[in-house]
Amino acid sequence: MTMRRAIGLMSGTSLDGVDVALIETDGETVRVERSPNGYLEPLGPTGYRAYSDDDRALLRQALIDAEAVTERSERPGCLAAAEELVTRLHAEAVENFLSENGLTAADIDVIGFHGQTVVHRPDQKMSVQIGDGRDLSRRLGIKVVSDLRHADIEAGGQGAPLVPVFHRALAQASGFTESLGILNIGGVANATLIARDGRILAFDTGPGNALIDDWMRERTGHALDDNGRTAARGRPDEQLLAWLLVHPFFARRPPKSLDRNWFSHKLAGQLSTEDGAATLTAFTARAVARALDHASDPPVRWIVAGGGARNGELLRQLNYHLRAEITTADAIGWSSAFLEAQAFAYLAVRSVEGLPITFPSTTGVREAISGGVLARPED
Ligand SMILES: Nc1ncnc2c1ncn2[C@@H]1O[C@H](COP(=O)(O)OP(=O)(O)OP(=O)(O)O)[C@@H](O)[C@H]1O
Ligand SMILES: CC(=O)N[C@H]1[C@@H]2OC[C@@H](O2)[C@@H](O)[C@@H]1O[C@H](C)C(=O)O
Repeated sequence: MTMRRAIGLMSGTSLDGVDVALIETDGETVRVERSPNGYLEPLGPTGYRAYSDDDRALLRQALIDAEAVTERSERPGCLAAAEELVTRLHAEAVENFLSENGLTAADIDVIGFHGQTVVHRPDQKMSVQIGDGRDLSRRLGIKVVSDLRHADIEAGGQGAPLVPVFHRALAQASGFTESLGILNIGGVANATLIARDGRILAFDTGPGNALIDDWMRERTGHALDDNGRTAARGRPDEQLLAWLLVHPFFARRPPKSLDRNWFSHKLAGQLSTEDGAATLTAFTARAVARALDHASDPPVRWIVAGGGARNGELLRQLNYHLRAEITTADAIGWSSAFLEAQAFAYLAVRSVEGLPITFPSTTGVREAISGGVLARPED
């Protein structure tokens, strides 16, 4: 199969900005290069377009207004305006990325466009990512694959997580042979478990950084708990933690996925800022540890990616609870920050090639299926 140059675009549940990454892939293998520390990493530049406070405020409102959505094409309240913003900012992000890297539209075969999740209710067969793939394709003059969760949801899957097939490709390219866990800690956290026989099991483990961010914003006005410093000064409320962890989500057998809004930082209610941060950080770590309940071949090594990999206190707790070697993605030459954007580039090429992107063991879909909607500039 032909190697293609693909750009992936991700705007995650943390609402921080648009991640951009270029990779070369034929939809099976990913072109990699050897990093200075000896590991193999995907080849290709990355870029980022941060949201302004006003952008973020509109997106936050969109999450609230989206609660009224009963049919996936509906755009109540500010959703239409938010969708226009998402498309425009992604177009700007790609334009800047191309010019920063001396590339033109003609250099890119396809873009994988995740959009912004505003509704995720797999039980109601609904997952909505705002962002108009056709408009993005016209603006940029590049083919765009969007709506990558819909086919899976329609076929009875969870519609998430989508990145495991990319995790597996990277693990293979990097030559890992032992049982491996790949943990992405974004707003929500998701894990891909790769057994020694190559079988994968993937699911959302629970909250990632979202509750910690919301807590910090409310208590201190800061967007995040930098390196987990506030949490490190507090003491987790064990009683509250025990109560949080009896939520049926954690006992449910995977595959399973979580909506950002299923848990709230308000659960930490009356605690001090430090103890609340410590409790919510411990909640994320112990929810991840529950993943081991479902592992047939428990990972001997975990690779941690996503913004949570920059939270030292969270990593310390994961180290304690997972009882395995914990490495950040950056430490092995993968990109903690851009792994998801790279994954959407990979998924776009798989979609164009008609290759499956979701599997019974990653989303619970009955059989492996492809997905995504292709838009061409001339459409
Ligand atoms: N220095 C840091 N210290 C602590 N936490 C950090 C730091 N840097 C980033 N984070 C956390 O990482 C988050 C961003 O992570 P990331 O970009 O992986 O999320 P996302 O892609 O939006 O989410 P998702 O994977 O759920 O779609 C921030 O909101 C913050 O909570
Ligand atoms: C519905 C939705 O957008 N889910 C996100 C979210 O953020 C992390 C986790 O929850 C994961 O399931 C998913 O994103 C990644 C990219 C995925 O689908 O693999």
